Amino acid sequence: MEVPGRATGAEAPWKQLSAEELENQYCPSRWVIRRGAEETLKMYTHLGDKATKKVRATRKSLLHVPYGDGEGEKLDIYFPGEVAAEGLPFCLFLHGGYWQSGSKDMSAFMVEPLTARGVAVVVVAYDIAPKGTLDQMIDQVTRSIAFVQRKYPCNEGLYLCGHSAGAHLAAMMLLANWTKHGVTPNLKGFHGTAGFFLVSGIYDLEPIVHTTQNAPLLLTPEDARRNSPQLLLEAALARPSGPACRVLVTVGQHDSPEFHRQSREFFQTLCRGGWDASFEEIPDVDHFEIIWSLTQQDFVLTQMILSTILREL
Ligand SMILES: N[C@@H](CC(=O)c1ccccc1NC=O)C(=O)O
Repeated sequence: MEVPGRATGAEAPWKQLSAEELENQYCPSRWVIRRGAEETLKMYTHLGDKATKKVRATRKSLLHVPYGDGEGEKLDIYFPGEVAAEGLPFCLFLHGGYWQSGSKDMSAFMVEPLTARGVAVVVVAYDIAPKGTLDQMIDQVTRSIAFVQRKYPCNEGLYLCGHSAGAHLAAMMLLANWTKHGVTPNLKGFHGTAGFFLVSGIYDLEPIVHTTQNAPLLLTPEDARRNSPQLLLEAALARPSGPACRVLVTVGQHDSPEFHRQSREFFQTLCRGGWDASFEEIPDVDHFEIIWSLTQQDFVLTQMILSTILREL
């Protein structure tokens, strides 16, 4: 199938935007529709806190489990039943916040509906900026996945879900070199049982370098290129790819046009690379509602995630 995309070498569309418009496009809270920007950000924190407190009180969990020696290298594991069983599908969640805000302690959004259907959920912490650099965050996420695979070798598949900056970190895992970690996570779908859920993500970091979001990140254009899954996947197209697993790329209807463009282009590049990718624009939600609605069993994205995981068992 011929997948349309931008011709290689054509100028990236964001380069035609004014500094002010670029800032606007990459500030998700400016695109919310049902409430003000500040109220939305407050509500996001509040709902994340509330969901996390609730599942910590009601679900069997292992909290603050170290996956490395660093102070920030911890993860929380939530189980469907009474015991810390291991023959389960595990969904790892990477929170957003432009690599400079958010934490695992306010990000257990999807835990209740997934554990209710027999899926274990792991919420991963990583060192946000300015403490961590992007390269360190990517290394931490890689090690957290290797850790879960090692701890639960009989898992029924590892699924990776990330939101916004977390979707970027998740997408980088499509390109991870697992051999140096001494373990192959069940992400590659040995049994056809694994996949990626990328929610309102950023896949080309170069535009970020030119916005105020870069102040704590201090990304150079070279850092941005080295850590952009969009560019890395385009470069990998020339090489034979390994076994491809499923990747669901989603964006909220009310995400900014640049977020839409990034998701669509990443999806197209995945298709060209032979990945089993699909693209869904989730109706009637903004950048924040798309993730806090995952607390609801009947939300369309919760249903897509559950049906992907459960259908393949
Ligand atoms: N300062 C940003 C916040 C933001 O981008 C954000 C906040 C929470 C979760 C994800 C976010 N975006 C990407 O990682 C804004 O005002 O939209």
